[in-house]
Amino acid sequence: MLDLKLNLKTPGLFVTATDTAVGKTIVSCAIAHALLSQSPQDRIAAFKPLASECDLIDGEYVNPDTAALHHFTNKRHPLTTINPVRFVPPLAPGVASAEANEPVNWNAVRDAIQLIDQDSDKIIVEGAGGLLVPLDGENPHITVLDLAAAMGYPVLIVTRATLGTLNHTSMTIRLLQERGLKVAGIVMNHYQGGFTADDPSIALNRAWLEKMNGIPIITEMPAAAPELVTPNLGRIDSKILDHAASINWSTYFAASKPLV
Ligand SMILES: Nc1ncnc2c1ncn2[C@@H]1O[C@H](COP(=O)(O)OP(=O)(O)OP(=O)(O)O)[C@@H](O)[C@H]1O
Ligand SMILES: C[C@H](N)[C@H](N)CCCCCC(=O)O
Ligand SMILES: [Mg+2]
Repeated sequence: MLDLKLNLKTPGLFVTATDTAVGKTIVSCAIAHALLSQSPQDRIAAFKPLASECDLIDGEYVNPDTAALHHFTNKRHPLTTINPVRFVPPLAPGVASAEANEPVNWNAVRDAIQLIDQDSDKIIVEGAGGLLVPLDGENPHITVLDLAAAMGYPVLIVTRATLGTLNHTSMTIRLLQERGLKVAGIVMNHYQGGFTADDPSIALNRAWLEKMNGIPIITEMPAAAPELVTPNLGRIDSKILDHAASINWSTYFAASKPLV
């Protein structure tokens, strides 16, 4: 159980995925970009409560997801507000926290989101990996699912389009529903990690996911060439950004209803 004692007023959307490297950051950045192009006066914010994996840039440890979210929200908040807790190695945050013998500073998480809540119109929250990723080295039972429940926003699931997604996506939906969280919908990401295999399931998975779970597939995100996608440097191929801009994302945001 994770009680952050939050009482947030700004509508938000929590972005999770069926696994790490499925496309949460790309999709979160594309949503921010779309919202800003649809309503330029809106104050769009991003929040990456816990991050692991940092690059050493000019003597500072920078998490690439945080840098990406910073770029695509017009640098409205400093990196340390967007991401209050970070670890250097590419591990689950809880594992990194244990390895570094460094407990997670949940007060810093609460303070940062409360600050963002004060001066934003919409907040996009990116989790870490999938829902059962451990977050705190001192308590291996605290997961991303607990964080999503403590924040209380609807949850958007980024899934792979390939073989294996029926099981992973349905398990993710089941966990959210059992916890009483609202599932906003699914984004199927057609990126296949740089290689393409003959996969007859790709053409069938969307219909099956809908039949199995009754949750809408909001969209299917096209794959772009890897060299055209470096979100931490503020670049995402227009193929992805234009596609995302055709969707009315604001309907998927809702007020926070923490479950703790
Ligand atoms: N549609 C796409 N077209 C091209 N490249 C993509 C696409 N989607 C994702 N990628 C690339 O795949 C990799 C993983 O995507 P991303 O970083 O968004 O995943 P993630 O779910 O946020 O991972 P993490 O759990 O580490 O936060 C990145 O290198 C990203 O640029
Ligand atoms: C390091 C990486 N970029 C992610 N943010 C953390 C992913 C943790 C996944 C752990 C797991 O599911 O085994
Ligand atoms: Mg990410």
